[in-house]
Amino acid sequence: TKRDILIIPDPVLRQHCEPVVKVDDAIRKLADDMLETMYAAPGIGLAASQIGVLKRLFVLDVAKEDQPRAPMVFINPEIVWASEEMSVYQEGCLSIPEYYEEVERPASVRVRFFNRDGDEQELQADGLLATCIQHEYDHLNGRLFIDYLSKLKRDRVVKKFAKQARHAERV
Ligand SMILES: O=C(O)C[C@@H](Cc1ccccc1)C(=O)SCC(=O)c1ccccc1
Ligand SMILES: [Zn+2]
Repeated sequence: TKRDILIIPDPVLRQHCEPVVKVDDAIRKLADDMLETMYAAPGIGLAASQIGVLKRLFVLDVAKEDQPRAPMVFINPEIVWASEEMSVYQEGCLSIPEYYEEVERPASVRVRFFNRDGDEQELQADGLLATCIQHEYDHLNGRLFIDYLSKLKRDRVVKKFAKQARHAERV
C-alpha cells in the first residue's frame, strides 16, 4: 500500500526513531509499503520516519531506470566505519520536494544491519549507494540534508516551505 510522504516542516521528520524489536511479517509488510511508496514517488530511498513511522528502518534502490530493480531493506542499521575521503553529490529529499543541493559526505561507509529475513549483515558501500545510506540513516536520527547547508541556504528553504504550508492551510 502506498503511504503519504511527510513534507517539511512536519515535526515528525525531526523525531528520533526507535529500534525494531523483532523482524516479523509486520515489519516486512512495512518495508514493502515503503518500497512501493519510494518507486511511486519516484525516489532512490525512503526512511520510515518519512511516512510517519518512528522505527529504525529504511529502504533504497539505486539502480538506474534502464537496469533491473535492486531493492534493499536496512533494519536497525549502524554505520560502523566511514572513510576520511569525502565525496560530493547533488542530493534531493522526498520530504523537501523540488529542492536539490550539493552535500559533502564520506565517500564510503561500512554499515551493519538486519535484512528483511532478520539476518545480520555487514556491507561496505561507496558511490551513490554510500551517499544514499548516509542520507537515509540521517532520517532515522531526525537529520535532513539541509542541515549540512549554510545557515543562509537552509533558512531560505525553510522559509519557502513554511510559506507553502501557510498557503495550504488557508481555505
Ligand atoms: O528523501 C529520501 O530519502 C529520498 C531521496 C534519497 C536520496 C537522493 C539523492 C541522494 C541521496 C539520497 C530521493 O530519492 S530524492 C529523488 C531522487 O534523488 C531521484 C528520483 C528519481 C530518480 C533518481 C533520483
Ligand atoms: Zn530524504
